[in-house]
Amino acid sequence: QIRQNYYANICPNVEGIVRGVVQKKFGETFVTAPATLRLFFHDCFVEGCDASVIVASTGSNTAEKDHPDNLSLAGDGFDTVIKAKAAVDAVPQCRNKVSCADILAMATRDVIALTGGPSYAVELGRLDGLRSTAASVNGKLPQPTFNLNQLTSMFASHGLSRADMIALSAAHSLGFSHCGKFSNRIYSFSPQRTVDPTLNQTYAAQLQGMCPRNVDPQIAINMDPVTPRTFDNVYFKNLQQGMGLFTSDQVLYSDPRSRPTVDAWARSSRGFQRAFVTAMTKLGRVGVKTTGSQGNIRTDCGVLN
Ligand code: HEM
Ligand SMILES: [Ca+2]
Repeated sequence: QIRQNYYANICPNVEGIVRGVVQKKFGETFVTAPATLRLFFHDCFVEGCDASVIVASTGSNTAEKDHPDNLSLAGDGFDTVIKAKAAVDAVPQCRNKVSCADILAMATRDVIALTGGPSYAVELGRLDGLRSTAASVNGKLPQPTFNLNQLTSMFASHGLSRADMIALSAAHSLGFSHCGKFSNRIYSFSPQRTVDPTLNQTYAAQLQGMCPRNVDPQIAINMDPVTPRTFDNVYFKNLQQGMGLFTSDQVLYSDPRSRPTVDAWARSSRGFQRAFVTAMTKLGRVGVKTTGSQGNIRTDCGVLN
């Protein structure tokens, strides 16, 4: 079981050290924020929050990060963890005492605060996982085409409620998506209609402008067209306007079972923030390893000990 202030006697200033690194990196590049937040999510949903996603492939093992669903994880998230680990390990008392999984959890908390989201006390005491395979990612991450039942059941498999899932989806208030992730909604929705009818038609035309057919697959656009650099409840206001980028975003408003929650959080930023902190805390507990046989503290976050 993980808890707040876990490192109080082991490495008392660990949270300050991590925050310093994250702040500096965020000052250099904004992508630090969405990249780190998404990395944490993809870590926790595969083998639990154990930094398995950070491990690099070797000659004999294709790691999680090289699974197709992880190839679009931005490098700045990995870099944030590697740099924070180096800063922590530069303090003799802390050297090899703080797990990569905990560093990622702290850095995630910090990027949320830096972009205007709520700050919260983060639970710590995770160990780093002992394996990382691309095969273990199969079927574990949500797809942008998912409907409400698919989303709800995947999050439920990790003990997260539908409300938690809706709150966490607001992470799409920050960051970028490649055009291919939603092109079906603007060009080939169904044999009868090219454009998804739940999509705001003005927004659909803008998306077609930014993502023409046969666009360079490298092109990425803001997921929140209104406040792309602020972690806020505008995500839910956008859904009310038909401006959710993925099917999995817009369905939260289209489906009558989740719409009341979207409406409530579009109205109340405080209500959303409270729910988000609850959900992030639950996400951070998913599949955690805390006893020696389950994991260890990696000396290099990208390499299994
Ligand atoms: C609910 C189901 C979810 C689906 C289907 C989904 C899917 C996606 C997809 C397809 C992208 C675009 C990737 C790209 O083209 O580069 C993306 C980006 C992102 N996702 Fe999610 N996601 C979900 C939930 C979450 C959650 C729970 C979080 C975090 C708590 C999250 C955080 C992010 C962030 C921050 C980005 C932007 C990354 C960047 O700019 O580098 N997502 N997501
Ligand atoms: Ca993991």
